[in-house]
Parts: sequence; C-alpha cells; structure tokens
Amino acid sequence: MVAFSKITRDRTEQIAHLLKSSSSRRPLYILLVALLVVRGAIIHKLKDSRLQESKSKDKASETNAFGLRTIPQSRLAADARHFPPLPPAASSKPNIDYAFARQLAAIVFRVAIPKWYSRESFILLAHSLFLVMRTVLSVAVARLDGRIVRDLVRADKAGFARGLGLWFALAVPSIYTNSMIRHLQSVLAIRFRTRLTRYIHDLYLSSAPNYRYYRVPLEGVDQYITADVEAWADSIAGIYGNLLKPTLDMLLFTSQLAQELGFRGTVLLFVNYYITGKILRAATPAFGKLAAVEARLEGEYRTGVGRVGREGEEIAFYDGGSRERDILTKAYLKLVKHVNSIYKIRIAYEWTEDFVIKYLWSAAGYGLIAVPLLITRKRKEAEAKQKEMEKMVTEVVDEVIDHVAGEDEVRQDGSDDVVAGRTETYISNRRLLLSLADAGGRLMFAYKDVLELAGLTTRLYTLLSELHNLPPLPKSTLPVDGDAHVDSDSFTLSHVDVRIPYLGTASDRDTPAEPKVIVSGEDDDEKSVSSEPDENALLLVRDLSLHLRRGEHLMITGSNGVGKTAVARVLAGLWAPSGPLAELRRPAPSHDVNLERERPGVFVVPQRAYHPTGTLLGQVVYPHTVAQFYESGRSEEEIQDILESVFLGYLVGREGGWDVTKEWRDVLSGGEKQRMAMARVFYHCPKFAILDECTSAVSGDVEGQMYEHAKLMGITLITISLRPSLTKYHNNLLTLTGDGTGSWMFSRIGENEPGSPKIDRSRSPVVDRFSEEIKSLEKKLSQAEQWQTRVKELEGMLHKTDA
Ligand SMILES: Nc1ncnc2c1ncn2[C@@H]1O[C@H](COP(=O)(O)OP(=O)(O)OP(=O)(O)O)[C@@H](O)[C@H]1O
Repeated sequence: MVAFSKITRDRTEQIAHLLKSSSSRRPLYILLVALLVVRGAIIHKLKDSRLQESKSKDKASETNAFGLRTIPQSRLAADARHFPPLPPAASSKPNIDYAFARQLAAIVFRVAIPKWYSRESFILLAHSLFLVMRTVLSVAVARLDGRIVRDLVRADKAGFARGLGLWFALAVPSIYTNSMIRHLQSVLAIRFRTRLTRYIHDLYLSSAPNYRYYRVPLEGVDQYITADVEAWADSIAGIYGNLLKPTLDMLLFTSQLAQELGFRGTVLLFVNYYITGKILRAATPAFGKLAAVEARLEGEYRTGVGRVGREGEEIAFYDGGSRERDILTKAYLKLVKHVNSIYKIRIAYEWTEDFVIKYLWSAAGYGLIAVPLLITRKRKEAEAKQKEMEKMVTEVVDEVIDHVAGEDEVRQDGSDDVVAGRTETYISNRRLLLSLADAGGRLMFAYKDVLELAGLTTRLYTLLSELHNLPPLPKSTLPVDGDAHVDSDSFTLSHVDVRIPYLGTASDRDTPAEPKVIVSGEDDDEKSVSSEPDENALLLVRDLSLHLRRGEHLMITGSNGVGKTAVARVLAGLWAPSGPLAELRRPAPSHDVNLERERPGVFVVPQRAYHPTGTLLGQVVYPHTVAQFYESGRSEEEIQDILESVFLGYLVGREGGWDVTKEWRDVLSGGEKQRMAMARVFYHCPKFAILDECTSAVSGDVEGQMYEHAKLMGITLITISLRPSLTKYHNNLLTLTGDGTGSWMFSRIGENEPGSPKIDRSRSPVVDRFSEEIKSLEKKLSQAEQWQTRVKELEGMLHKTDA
C-alpha cells in the first residue's frame, strides 16, 4: 500500500510537472504570437503616422526663406505659457519633485513628443513591448534553467535534451528582443534630440523683432544647445527602459517568487524592499544638483576653448598662449575637481548600494527560499497530494501492478525526484532572486539617473524658459496706407532714452520693463504695453528726437563709450527705445522700380567684421544664401562690379573663384574685411545704411570713393565715426556729449538753420577738432607773406650765385 501511494504520488508529480511546464510555456507562445502581430500593427501605424505627420506638417510648420521647415512663431508664442520663469536660484535645485515633473512634462509634451501620433509615440510603444517581452523571457529562462538542472540530477537524458533544445529556441527571441531594445532606445534618443534641437534653433535664432540669440542672458548657450540637449535626450531615452524594465522585472519576479514563498515570505520580501529602499534613499547624494553643476563647468571650459580657437591670431600677437593655457587649465581643473568629487561621493553610495542589493537582498532571498524547502510547506503539500492520490488509485491500478516488480528501483527514482524537484525549485528561485537583485540594482541606478535627469531637465528648461520669456522688442512696421504723418522712407525717434538693457535672467526680472512704443501699422492690442523704464538700466542718451528722411545723411560722433553704437542698436531694433513717451519709426523695405527688386529698410555694418563659413560669393551676399542669389537672377558680373567698387576686384582671381571655401576671417586683411562689408551694403542696396566705424582700416581715398558710391546708389548713410574727414559726406551731425547726463547736440553741417539746436563748440569733440584745424590753417596763412618774402630773398641769392 505504501508502494502504491508512493508510485501514484510520483506519477502524479510527473503529470503535474508536464502540465506545469507546458502551461508555463503557453503564455510565452501567446506572447510571441502577440508580439509579432503587434509588431506588424506598429509598422503599419508608423507608416500611417508618417503620412499623418506629413499631412499635418503644413499646419505645424512653415518653410522659411531658405527653404527649411520651421515651427511657426505663433506656435512658439503659444508654448510660452508652458515655460514660465524658474523661481529664484535658491529654490530651484533639481530634485524629484513637482517642479521637476512640471518641467519634464513641458519639455516632453511640448517639444519631444508634441502629438500622440508622433513617430516617437510608436517607437516608445514598440520599445515598451520589447521590454515586457524581455521580462517574460527572463522568467522563462529562469524556469528552464531549473528544469535542465533537475533533469541532470535525475539523469533524464530525454528531458535534458528537450530542455537544451528549448534553451536554444528561447535564445532566438531573446537576442532579437535585446538588440531591438538597444536599437529603439538609440532611435528614440536621436529623435528626441532632433526635435529639441530644431525647436531651440527656431526659438533661439528667431530674426527680428526678437533677436533671441543676441539678447538671451545665459552664459555658454552653446553648451546648453549641444551637450545638454544630447545628454538629456540620451538620459530620457535610457531612463524609460531603465525604469520600466526593472520595475516589470521586480513585479514579475516577485509574483513568481511569491508562489514559492507563500504569504509570509512575500510579506517579508516587501518589508525587505521597503527597509532597504529607505536606507538607500537616505544614502543618496544630490545627483541632480551635481549633474547641473558639472554641465555648467563643462560649458565654461568649452567656451574657453572656443574663444582661443576664434581669437587665435589676437592671442598670438600678444603672445598670450601661456596666459590662455592658465585660464583653460584652471577651468578644466575646476571641472575635474567637481567630477572627482562626484566619483568620491559615488563610491560611498555604491558601497552601500552593492551591499544592500547584492548581499543583503540575496541573503534575505536565501532565507526566504529555505522556508518552504526546509520547513513545512513541502510536507503539507505532500500530505495533500497523498489524499488526492488515494482517490486516483483505481485509475492507476494497472500501472501500479507493472511497477510492483521494480519496487526498489521506483523507491530510488522517487527519492531522486524529490531531490531533483528541490534542485529545480532552488535553481529557478536562485535565478529569479539574482534577477531580482539585478533589477533592484538597476532600479537604484535608475533613481540616480532620474536625479541626473532632473539636473539636465532644469538646465534645458532654463534655456527654453529664458528664450520664451525675453520681453519682446518693439516691431518696426510698414506705415499705414494713407497716413500723411508716416513715411516709409524715414527714421523717426521721438523722446527716446537710450539705456543699456537690464540683462538679468527671466527669474530675476520681477516685471519685465517695456517702454511705450508706438508702432505704426499695428492693431492697438498688439502694441507693447507702457511701463516704467527699468531702474537697473544705465542711461546713455536722454530724450533723443530726430527725423531723418532719405538723402539726409547723418554722422554720429562723440568720444569713446558715450553710446554711439548704442544709438545704432536702437535704430537697428536690437535695443528697445525707452522713456515714457518714446516713439520709434523705422523705414520699411519696399519695392524699388529702378532696381526692380526689394530694397531693405535698414542695413547695419558693425564695427567688427563678420565672415560666415562659406564661399567667396557667400561672403558678399550674406545673409542671403548663394542659392537665393542665383534664384534672384542676379549675375556674377554684377558681384564682380560690386567688388570693383570697393577695390576688391582682384579677389576672385587671387582666391581661385567664387565657389572657393576658406576661413575668410583669417584669409582677408583687416582693410579687406571692411571693404567686403561695404560690398555687402552695395549688394543689398538698402534705403538706410548704418556704418559703425566700419571703414577705420580703409585708406582715406578708398573710403571717400566708397562713400560717394553709396550715395550714388541712393543709400542714405548713418555713419558712426570719430574721423572729421567723413563729415563732408553728411548733412547732419549728432554729437553725444558723454557728460553723464545723456545730453546730445544735433546740427546741420554747413548751415546754421533756425530751429536746430546750436552747436556748443566748447563741448563737441569733432567741432573742437575743426576749430583746431582752422586755427592752425589761419596761423599758417598769416605767415604766408613772410614765406613769400623769404622765397623772393632766396631766389635773389640764387641768381647772384649763378652770376
Ligand atoms: N551689453 C552691454 N552691457 C553692458 N554695458 C554695455 C553693453 N553695451 C554697451 N555697454 C556700455 O555702454 C556704453 C556705450 O557703449 P557703445 O558701444 O555705444 O560706445 P561707443 O560710443 O560706440 O564707443 P566707441 O567709440 O568706443 O565704439 C559703454 O560704456 C559700454 O561699456
């Protein structure tokens, strides 16, 4: 009877095993099939989404003058409310909190995944499915591992061979799943980076009226746009997998283990998670803040290296190599010191983490596994099964008789089976425990990654929020049709104060100060709102009023640092005019019948020459592209004529053609660069050209000819210069006194018109110079009679000598 029950029990265990193993594989097969179906559906959806995206692109984007797709300014303006300024620096430490969640949501849902049907959503879905698949496969592998060892212990050749076959069968989807997870993560990262980069480019490089690239008050913007965006995209794409996969693993492995551990074991497992989680949380340093500081220091070092690359020649003239080396080395050492301190902090943290997750968890796991194996559960199970067996006796009676003869053997097999069963349970559970510890470790790493992501998110959010919250500059607009007081061909400044704008960050600005600016041609509700001028701004010129029509050339003068360029910045629209009654009207571009093309309203040539990367032709037509030049129907002969007019006709021959690409900043001499800048003015042929000491390195005769040429082309000149020799090309003179009160003098050159302010000779540097020159000439003239007498004396002496 004992033999009966033993045999029946073993047989039933075998049947149960078979059922268990086939039923444990069933979900895997279903998942595999489901995965293939879903994969097909996703590919189909991806194609659909591409179609949808391309259809909606017309609405979501527009094409700029260079043929590139850009996000419409209206959408960017609408996004601004999602990026309010950060609170003051002290309270904006990166952390995993509500502020982080809000910043992350703004970046993800406004920029990285702007629509639910964006391609990124489908990549994310596919990524998630593969992550789930990998977890399921891990459980299957753990089970299979146990089975193979069990069959080995049992010396079951057929079972072992079957297990090995299944092992290889599982390898195929496992390898595919792993490589797809890595691939989709990289694809996701690059797509996030592309979305962000394009968004930031569109926002940062906005042209008039906002000039964000010129006005954004952040140090090292290049670091934000390049390294930080890349790091953020990599981090968020990685973090999704790093969080989702171990979380799934934890859930699944815990649920699998719970079957073996029973209720008490499971509760203990969760108590273990909770306590160790608390310990690790307490031991975690502020990784977010550390990451943000590292990014800033990296930016400072990168900016330094960039500066040396840019200003290499100037540094070489000063022989400043060792000084620059000091600066760069200091910046680098500061960065390295910080990185090293992070490493040190990490060591202490990783010790704790390793101990807790690898050793504490494993020990707890061993203890929990031992409970069912060593104590009661197996025995209770065996008793329950024995009762079941007795009911099944009649069904298996024939089989029992067959086995009666080999009772000893069966007993032997039976004890082997018990050991094998225990080994299987142990191996499976051990593997699950190891995977669980691994998942726990990765979750902890992910926590660290989330903290670092918080730091990067704060940096990225700072950039986006600064760009979105720059107070708008007043727009220069077209005149209203039929308005007799408005002239599209003139400059009008009325009661304008010129101040250095306050450059604090958005979070420092309580209420952005904006002047009252009357802009013609706009609806009332679009006008800038009047407010008090910014108290932090430094006044350079007070209450400036002038009206310049076309053909009325103006020279702006005054000693260094009085604010001449500042006036040009206001005229060009880079700085806002301030003052309660400030009004600024700028000439608008319009079609010129003689030129048969549009003439820009204003074109500015700055003090420092600028040469973009590109061809020789590209230098002349900048900021137009070469493609735009050819499309406009203008010819290379015309450009050659322009170069002749600035005495650079030899350049094409010397450099080897129009298409040659060089670092023009280094190739052209100082004077050549300035002549090239004048060539640009002639190419664009604006109504007004603001020339900010842009011919200081050009010889006087060439300078004069270029000025005459510009006037012949109908370009009205606004020249900023200290050279009295240029006065003769202008009708008006604006002198900034620089006495600290912002006073100025306006006069007509060659006339003393009633109504125009009198020239205060004692205070104007240019007039001072004229007076000096007149005095010296008068002195020379007064000596002319003496010189004539002396000449006659000398001639007389010469005749006498000859005779
Ligand atoms: N972005 C700025 N931030 C702070 N100060 C500024 C800024 N731009 C100009 N300034 C200051 O404003 C003053 C006027 O500068 P501006 O360039 O207009 O002088 P300038 O009259 O053109 O001098 P120069 O003849 O030497 O070119 C200077 O003292 C300068 O330091």
